[in-house]
Amino acid sequence: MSPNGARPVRAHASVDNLRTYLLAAARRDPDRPAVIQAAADGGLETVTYGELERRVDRLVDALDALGLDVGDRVILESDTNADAVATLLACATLGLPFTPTSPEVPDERLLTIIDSAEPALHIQSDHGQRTGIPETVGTARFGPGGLTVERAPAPRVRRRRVVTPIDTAYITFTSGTTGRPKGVVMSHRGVIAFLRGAEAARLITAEDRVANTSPLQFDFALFDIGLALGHGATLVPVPRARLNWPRRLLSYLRDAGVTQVDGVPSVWRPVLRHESDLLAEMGQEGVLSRITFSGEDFPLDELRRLQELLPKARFTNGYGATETMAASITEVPNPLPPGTERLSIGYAVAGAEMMLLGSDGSPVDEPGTIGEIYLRSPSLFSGYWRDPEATRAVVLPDPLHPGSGQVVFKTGDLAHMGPEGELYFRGRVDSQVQIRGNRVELGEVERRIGQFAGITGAVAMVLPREDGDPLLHAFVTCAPAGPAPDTREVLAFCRAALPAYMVPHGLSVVNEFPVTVNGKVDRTALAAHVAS
Ligand SMILES: Nc1ncnc2c1ncn2[C@@H]1O[C@H](COS(=O)(=O)NC(=O)C[C@H](N)c2ccccc2)[C@@H](O)[C@H]1O
Repeated sequence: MSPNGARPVRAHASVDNLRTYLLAAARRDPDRPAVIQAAADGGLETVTYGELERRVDRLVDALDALGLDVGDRVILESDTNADAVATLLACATLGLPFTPTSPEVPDERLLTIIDSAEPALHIQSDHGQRTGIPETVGTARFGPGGLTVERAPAPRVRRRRVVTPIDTAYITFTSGTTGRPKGVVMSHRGVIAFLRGAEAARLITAEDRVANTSPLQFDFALFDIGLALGHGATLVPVPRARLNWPRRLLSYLRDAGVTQVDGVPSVWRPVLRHESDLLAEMGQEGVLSRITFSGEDFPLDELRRLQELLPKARFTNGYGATETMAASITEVPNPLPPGTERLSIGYAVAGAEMMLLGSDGSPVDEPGTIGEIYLRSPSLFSGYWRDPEATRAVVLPDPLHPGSGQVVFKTGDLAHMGPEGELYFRGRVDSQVQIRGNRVELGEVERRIGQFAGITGAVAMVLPREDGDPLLHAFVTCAPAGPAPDTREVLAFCRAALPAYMVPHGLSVVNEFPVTVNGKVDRTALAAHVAS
């Protein structure tokens, strides 16, 4: 026990720790709502900051009794809700890195993650369905009643007692472009540095109710939890099932008094397609005051339609990679000025800096010239879990002062600079395609196709071919009413405005774009669509 005999001090209040930062509001005003969520009876329930902290400390006692050491990993499998948040905060209190995952993640992917992370414990909610957790891993469940241990983790020596800011808060496994997922190791200091930087963007106040629509393993969800709780505001987790039922989604947002909705662009597609009137009605009520999106470009025609329905709302474009939690938070004008070709990703959040480097490694200062974004950031990840080689490939000596020991993050994203130095996203380095020796920007092809009457969305891709040039193919979604567009007319429409090498070879109409578990357009699934 610590000198004064109280609970062993794991993370001193003066140092950065996810629990200390996210429960600060419990000190100030424990009766404020921390989470408003769907209740078992179909209604809504509120968990105050005081109640949340009580649940956290009960979980801390139960986890502490298992004898785990600082640094021992915990897989936390759950939808986002108050008990999941309490569990991740309990892990943070004890210095147990949590790997968030969600019930939709397929078994074999979870086993790959377990194989890599070698966790001490897998925790799911009382009603979690996951089975088949390897014997080497302890298993437990959490719920309003606290923690139930099913299989105790293997005993171990506890060498650490104090959790430091550079200890790992979480390891989130990204679906790396190559098959093997990479574990992004984020320290308490890194996460909190980004959340503090985001505070300067003044996205929310303590009165806001922030709807989270991302699954727990996507750090957009962790950002929402951090943003809401860090400001003493209220987190409103949206049940996954409601995301596919636009009317139920909107009624949930309205009943919970949500003022800000955070989500990837695809979250809005079903609403725009089927419930635009109801959304317009809510737009007039003026409660929905901000839409924050991230993850990929928001197709401009969809964004414009959303803005027409929500004329009073502010729109925010959050850009960045899990390896630095994110990089920039940029206000999007509502309405978008006519003729806007691309959304700005602005400037890095307070405390960070984005710069462009040419392929020869020299800084790009010329507005309009494309370069790769390199990021200086205090929220840089600690590295890829047990993968120093992959880490070295993206954490590089500061190109301007290599001898300083400072490092920058190589994002793999391209951008050009506007007149005031603000950046505009221009795609991924590895998604640059060459057709007959010409660089093709897929976004440009998609934008042109999206302007064709009746087409509501377009995704352009290069389909590999054994022999000869890769083929540029476009997938489109169409307005529910009205005839499917004639392929020849669409391609002629492209030919009228694009160089020949940027005109798709073929066009496929799909009902909707397939998305990954994180809600981004799943281009692999689309390509398979054509192969089938
Ligand atoms: N606003 C964008 N426009 C356009 N391309 C984008 C954008 N946000 C990401 N991306 C792309 O997605 C990549 C990062 O993917 S990721 O590691 O899964 N992370 C995310 O998508 C979310 C990100 N960590 C985040 C979390 C919380 C707030 C803001 C951003 C970036 O390198 C970009 O290529």
